Amino acid sequence: MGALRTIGVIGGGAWGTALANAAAASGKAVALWMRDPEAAAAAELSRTNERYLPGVRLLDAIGVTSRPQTLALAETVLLVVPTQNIRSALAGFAGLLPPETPLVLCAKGIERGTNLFPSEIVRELRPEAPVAVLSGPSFAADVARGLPTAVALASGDEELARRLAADLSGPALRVYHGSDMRGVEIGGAAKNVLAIAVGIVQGRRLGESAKAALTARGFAELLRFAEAFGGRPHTLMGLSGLGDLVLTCGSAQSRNFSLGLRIGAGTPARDATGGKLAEGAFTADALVDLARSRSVEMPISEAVAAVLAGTRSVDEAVDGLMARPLKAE
Ligand SMILES: NC(=O)c1ccc[n+]([C@@H]2O[C@H](COP(=O)([O-])OP(=O)(O)OC[C@H]3O[C@@H](n4cnc5c(N)ncnc54)[C@H](O)[C@@H]3O)[C@@H](O)[C@H]2O)c1
Ligand SMILES: O=P(O)(O)OC[C@H](O)CO
Repeated sequence: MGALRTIGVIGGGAWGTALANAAAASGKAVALWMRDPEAAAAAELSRTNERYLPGVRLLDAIGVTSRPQTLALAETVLLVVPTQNIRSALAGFAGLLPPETPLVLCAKGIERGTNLFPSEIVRELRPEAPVAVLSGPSFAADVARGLPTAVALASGDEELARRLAADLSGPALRVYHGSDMRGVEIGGAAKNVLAIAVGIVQGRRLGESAKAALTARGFAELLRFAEAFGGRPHTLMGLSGLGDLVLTCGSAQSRNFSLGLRIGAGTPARDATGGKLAEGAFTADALVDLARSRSVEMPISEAVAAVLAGTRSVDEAVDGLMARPLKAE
């Protein structure tokens, strides 16, 4: 197969819109699908997505649509809806996407109830589709504006990963390829939970030293989890693991970190999202559940899950972490 001609994007939120702009900047024709016909028509006309990505102009090569059929001819489809909505979003495309169309999964999370990663959900729904995952340190607003960014793309089919990475790379987006899909998915899902923890520490004004300690110990639990669930340490040291952890734990631009900030400052967890998606809040329970199932110690993620559920106060969570037995590093 030669260079890609058309990219389809399922999901017109912040990340879908940003990736549509990045693909257009790399010379592709892009069909950006939004489920809401009015929002799609407004975006097509105004060339903006004011609700999810205000102030960013959609590049000319993007056509915005609410007709799923428009994506039937796309050579590659990026799936860019939150993890909890992957099933319902794909249901709208049943029978429309050819079985051989590669799907690039761009969500970072674990499905509640099933404890499945995005690639496992999609395997259930479209077992025949070639699948890759894309993740790494990348704020939608940065990517949409063409600021320099690097991400990882992995597929069990390494040749497919290599081709998609080349096709999706552009003037400001470098896409590194690999074959460790599970490692990339683990990094993206876990860093959101850990960023909530670091946000809480900042919101509680516990100091910069505590933030660094929590980020580093969070990375240690991420590595333990990856080892138990088939992710390669090398992957977790890269963009989709350490890279994204550092970005998300260090910036109020992150919705997960900001959720933690508000909780740390005293807002009850249920009121603290600010109306924005924070994938870590949905993933925390599933991550902890999976970790327990293989006896992986994840005290920071456990603490986040308990604070979100309201079963532990922030102070109890901090005290609990500080009182853990001392051990070798
Ligand atoms: N925003 C970022 O900077 C960023 C960067 C990298 C990865 N991500 C990941 O991308 C995923 C999506 O995040 P986002 O920032 O675009 O979220 P968002 O809240 O900005 O947008 C979510 C979009 O998904 C759509 N959607 C929800 N349920 C749907 C359904 N059932 N069918 C069709 N569409 C549906 C919504 O209408 C909305 O357009 C998340 O997993 C997030 O972690 C986001
Ligand atoms: O705003 P967040 O916390 O969802 O983070 C966005 C991206 O995942 C950062 O890489």
